[in-house]
Amino acid sequence: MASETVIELQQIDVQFSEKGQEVHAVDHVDLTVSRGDIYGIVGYSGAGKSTLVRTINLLQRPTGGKSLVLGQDMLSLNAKQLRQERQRIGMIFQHFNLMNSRTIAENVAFPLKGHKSKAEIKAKVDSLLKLVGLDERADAYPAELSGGQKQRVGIARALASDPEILISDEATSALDPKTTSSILDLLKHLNETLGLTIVLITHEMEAVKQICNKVAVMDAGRIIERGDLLQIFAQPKEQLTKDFIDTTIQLDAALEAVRQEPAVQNLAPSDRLLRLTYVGASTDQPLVATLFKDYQVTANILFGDIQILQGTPFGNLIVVLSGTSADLARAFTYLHDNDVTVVALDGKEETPA
Ligand SMILES: Nc1ncnc2c1ncn2[C@@H]1O[C@H](COP(=O)(O)OP(=O)(O)OP(=O)(O)O)[C@@H](O)[C@H]1O
Repeated sequence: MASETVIELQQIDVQFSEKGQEVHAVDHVDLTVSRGDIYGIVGYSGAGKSTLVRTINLLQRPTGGKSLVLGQDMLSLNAKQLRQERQRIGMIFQHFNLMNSRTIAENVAFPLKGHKSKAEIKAKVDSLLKLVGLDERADAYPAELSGGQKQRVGIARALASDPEILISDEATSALDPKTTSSILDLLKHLNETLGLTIVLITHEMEAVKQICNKVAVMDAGRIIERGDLLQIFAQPKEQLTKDFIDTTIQLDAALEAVRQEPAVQNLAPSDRLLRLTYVGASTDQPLVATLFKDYQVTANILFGDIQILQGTPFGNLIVVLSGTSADLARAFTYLHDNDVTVVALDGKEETPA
């Protein structure tokens, strides 16, 4: 069944003019998000992520292009229609944006005012606070809550109007890793139970890895690479994408340690120091055993990291492969045929297949 498109940005362009300087914050970006996606947009600060997603609900009007959301051409709406349409698009922020002089329940109730009776509002707020695990704290004030709890309030408030889309703008950036992980789990739970489509902006690939099924990498106002999470992790093409993925593996630190090991310091001329990366099915195959059994190539594993992405293993190994050059060549073909990406770490010119 074809997936339903809920957001379609076409050739979105945003230029700012500040102190006589032109800033091209978003440069002709296309983006398609399907219902049920958790679509991660990752990039360094200033890449244009916030500006881009704010053109979805027109918090930022683009200087060019089209924003089609839930079947509406957002730029064609009048003010009243736009207010209504924005009810279908919730948003959460890095700094929570809560009203400090109001209780948690009052914060969550705020978007409902004027739309429902008092009793309906209370029932809705109770169920939202329960959904985010804060039913015990309805009468507390934001200052009494931890950062993670404040973000849960932000999420409950964003869900008050039963949106179909939630935009998360660096919502976990101010939180410690454990709290970040629990908020991401909550977003995933909402995606699964409510069918909520989520657009998640972050500078942390770790967050994308935890819950997204799609990812786009942004740099200097453009999307430089995009695709299914597994596909991007298995075969990133752009260096920036590779750098972001490596932050989730801490490969640099591993490589530095590995380079001190005797096995690496005393490499035989035909030995190869390599990084092997594989996703999914390849992991099930006893790679190392096959290399030895079928190709007489021994693999000395110096570092191994296997993570689970969307229920699928994603493995990275740093290995020394030893064998005759003919056997190594055949082994490289075998690895290539099994979708194992091989990258030379020994600086040898001859790059394996
Ligand atoms: N209202 C504005 N006026 C002028 N320039 C702006 C405005 N908003 C954003 N910019 C500029 O546009 C560029 C993209 O900013 P944007 O906030 O979208 O990036 P980002 O990837 O979301 O980064 P961050 O995580 O730091 O917000 C930056 O150079 C920024 O300084």
